[in-house]
Amino acid sequence: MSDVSPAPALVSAPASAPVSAPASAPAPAAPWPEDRIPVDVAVGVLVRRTPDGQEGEFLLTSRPEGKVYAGYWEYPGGKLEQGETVEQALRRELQEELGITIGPAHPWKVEMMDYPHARVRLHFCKVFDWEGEFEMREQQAMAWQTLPVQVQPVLPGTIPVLRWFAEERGHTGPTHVG
Ligand SMILES: Nc1nc2c([nH]c(=O)n2[C@H]2C[C@H](O)[C@@H](COP(=O)(O)OP(=O)(O)OP(=O)(O)O)O2)c(=O)[nH]1
Repeated sequence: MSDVSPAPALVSAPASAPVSAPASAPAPAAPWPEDRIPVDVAVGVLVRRTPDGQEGEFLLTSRPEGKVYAGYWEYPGGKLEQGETVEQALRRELQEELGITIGPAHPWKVEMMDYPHARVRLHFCKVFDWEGEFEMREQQAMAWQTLPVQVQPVLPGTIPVLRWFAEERGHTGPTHVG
């Protein structure tokens, strides 16, 4: 029996790499098990401007019943569908979940999170402009917050965002209660 122990994970290869493996060769080992392949998620950080033009409150929503981490507070958004850009996915998700039409999405940070249920690559975008009345179309709750965040519990993937806000705003002390 041949030795089929996996080669070191090949994450990327130069575009010019020769393709010389015979058709019968086993498929190369995936860099991660199937359930660890990152899922891209578009996340909207809606920020209200203060009267003097500074960044003020930001919107958190609770995860609906029936989803993993139901009841945890997060930023609205969801998984990219086939062929979508982050901005397209964000526009669709916020329309579907909140009934609003967003203006430009400003890419802010990208963060990987490993959950027991999935590995996700979170594309956080700040959004300052939107149109429409907020409707909680998935029976979620919404809360405009500032630091320290008062709603709880917050999703693990939300905590780095609060730290980034703290750095930007010179906030010291806890970023959230609980
Ligand atoms: N929407 C959102 N998801 C987040 C945040 N932080 C974080 O770790 N996540 C994770 C939780 C989930 O594993 C994943 C998003 O998946 P989801 O189930 O909410 O996406 P979806 O709305 O497309 O769901 P579905 O259609 O598949 O039910 O990203 C966040 O701030 N917002």
